[in-house]
Amino acid sequence: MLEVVGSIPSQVIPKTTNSFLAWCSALRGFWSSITYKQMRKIYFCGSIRAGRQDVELYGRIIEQLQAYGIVLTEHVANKEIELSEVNLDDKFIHDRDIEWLENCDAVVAEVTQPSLGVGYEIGRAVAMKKRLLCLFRPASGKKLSAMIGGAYDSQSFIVKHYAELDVPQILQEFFSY
Ligand SMILES: O=c1[nH]c(=O)n([C@H]2C[C@H](O)[C@@H](COP(=O)(O)O)O2)cc1CO
Repeated sequence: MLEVVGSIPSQVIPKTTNSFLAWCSALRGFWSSITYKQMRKIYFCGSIRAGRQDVELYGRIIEQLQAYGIVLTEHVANKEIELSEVNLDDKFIHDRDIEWLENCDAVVAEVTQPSLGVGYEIGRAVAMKKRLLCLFRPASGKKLSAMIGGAYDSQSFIVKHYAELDVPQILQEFFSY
């Protein structure tokens, strides 16, 4: 038989309930931020057939991007890409990449080494109304195409002239939406 010993002080119930609810809500917020981060799909673009001199840099950028979501195009940083994509025909590569592009939440392109494929991906991404970040290193001595530099709109098409040290800050700003 249960015996009620005294009554629970009234101020304890709401306080405990409130802190429990606050805790639940914080947990829900934390969980949704984690699941959103895990679910965010990022399409990274970098030169392949147009020249692989920046492949190690692509790898370091992709590593940082993985803190913000799933990178669909990790293979762009694969130094053995010729081996991994060699059995795929161009039609397969094109259709697979366009499908990834359609499904992604954001596009990050390293545009220092000019590449037809990267330019094409950027154009398609704009038509799909994707958020884009284009990264260009002026220290390369190259000149960025006006079709990329001139597409900057401060909202969905961001162009950053950067040095590698700036990447963490640039990514943090780009993904803080
Ligand atoms: O084998 C490939 N796999 C592949 O995913 N791509 C895509 C991803 C890159 O961001 C972009 C590189 O284009 P390009 O090869 O023209 O430099 O095209 C391009 C190629 C080869 O053109």
